[in-house]
Amino acid sequence: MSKFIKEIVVGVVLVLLVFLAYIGVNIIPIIIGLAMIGSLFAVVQMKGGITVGASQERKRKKAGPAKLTFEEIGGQDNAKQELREALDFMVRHEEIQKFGIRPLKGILLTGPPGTGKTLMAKAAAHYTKSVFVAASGSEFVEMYVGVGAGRIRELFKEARTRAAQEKKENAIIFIDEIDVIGGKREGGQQREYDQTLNQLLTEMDGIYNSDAPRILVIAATNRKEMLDSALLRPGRFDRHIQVELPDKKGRKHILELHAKNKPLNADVSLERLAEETYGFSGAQLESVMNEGAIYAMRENLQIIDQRHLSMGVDKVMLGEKTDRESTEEEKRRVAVHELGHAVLAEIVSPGSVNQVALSPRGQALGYVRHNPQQEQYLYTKSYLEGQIMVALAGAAAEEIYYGGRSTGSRNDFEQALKLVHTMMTSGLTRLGIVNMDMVTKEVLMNENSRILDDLAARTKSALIEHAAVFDKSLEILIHEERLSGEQFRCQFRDSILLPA
Ligand SMILES: Nc1ncnc2c1ncn2[C@@H]1O[C@H](COP(=O)(O)OP(=O)(O)OP(=O)(O)O)[C@@H](O)[C@H]1O
Ligand SMILES: [Zn+2]
Repeated sequence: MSKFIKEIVVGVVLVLLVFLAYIGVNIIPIIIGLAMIGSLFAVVQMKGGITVGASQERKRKKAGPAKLTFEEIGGQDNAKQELREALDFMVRHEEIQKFGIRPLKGILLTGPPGTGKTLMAKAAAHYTKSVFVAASGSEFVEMYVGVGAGRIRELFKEARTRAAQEKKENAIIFIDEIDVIGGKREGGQQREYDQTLNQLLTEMDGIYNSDAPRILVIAATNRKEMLDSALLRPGRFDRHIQVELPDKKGRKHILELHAKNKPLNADVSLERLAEETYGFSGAQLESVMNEGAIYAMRENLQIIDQRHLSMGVDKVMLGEKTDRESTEEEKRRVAVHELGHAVLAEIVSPGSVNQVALSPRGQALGYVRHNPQQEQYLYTKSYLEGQIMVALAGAAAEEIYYGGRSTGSRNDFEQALKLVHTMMTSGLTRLGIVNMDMVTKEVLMNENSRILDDLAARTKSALIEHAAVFDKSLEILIHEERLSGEQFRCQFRDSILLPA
């Protein structure tokens, strides 16, 4: 219940009681009754409190002891470097004071989930010899008014007492998912969290009013644009560090770290595994190693092979294999959809398809695996257009063969829209170099649909042009449930030799 409604209810009840007493009604039994109802509410609230407590407990466990060094974090070289530099402000506090530099109070780590933001905060605590206190914004959800603010006060208190107990000069408070309490204040539900956010700002403003310990707040979010500007002002979270998805070198490093305690076959190549896991986060890479080990154990082996790790990649990418057999009709449709992607991929970048498979796993009933590509940091317009066409090709093939689409293309469309967005923000569309804030939604929407309509049409004609390859591959795929890149390219070569 919101605070406002509570206050109204209490007010109305009080007025009613006074009125009843005034007209001579005995209000004592009513008061006793109300007190009983009140205590019942309190019990229910306590229960809420207990669950919140339990989730805090869980988070704490996840946070674990703060004995983690920067060396135990894979990749992230830039982020680690920037963080260390920022932390030097805490370590070299005497010099900082001499120069009259404002001490650092808050660091904001931003980046996708599972990229190691929590690990960074823990390593920061180790680096600065700080006590480490952690909380997550999600703990503050569903909290009753005032409880969130109290929890913030508690966090700072805990940091101070623990620093005193452990005789440490520094303390780091880590708040994950800060966007939950620090979201933009635009009325509505957000108001509920106001007190929590205000309390955090007050505590941060007062950090240097008391002597010891020096407190640094590290917050993490994957939605920086959602944060209230009050949080980002100088003297608050004014140092921002971007934690990115790891590149190939970073992925290899992370895989190596998580392979340390695992019996890997000597011929396992983590280099190759790093190539296969483009776009994976650190957390996903950890899962790949773990799942690979589970597959090896299931086969009663003593050692983990490359094959197990590849299965781990599939599992993390697509979810667990299900036993549910798909119907013939479903299978055909999925085959058509996936072949659409594969044919287009082979057209826009020959040699890129590694395998097409039908596999009743999780949500995706089939998939196309691509050969590792040279990782690119700069994209050309035609490359992006090609990728959009590959994404659209699943639905396009369904349209050609069935006259309509299924629900299986949602991710594909999201992917296509993301790529169009990249084109727009990079000035690769007809709009030229645009300030996205200055252009009206309508103009953007129009350009968006123009690009997508155009590329969808090109995708369809490319598929129709390669109908012979498509049909032959489709029969093999449905029969074998699998089509290797080599088999697939054979169809392409044949179609050139024997034009239909
Ligand atoms: N760079 C990395 N090096 C080694 N392990 C990593 C790395 N990134 C993530 N991991 C693994 O993933 C797990 C989750 O990472 P962590 O909790 O730090 O991510 P996060 O960015 O805080 O995620 P979230 O935003 O979901 O809280 C870690 O415990 C670790 O096993
Ligand atoms: Zn698809």
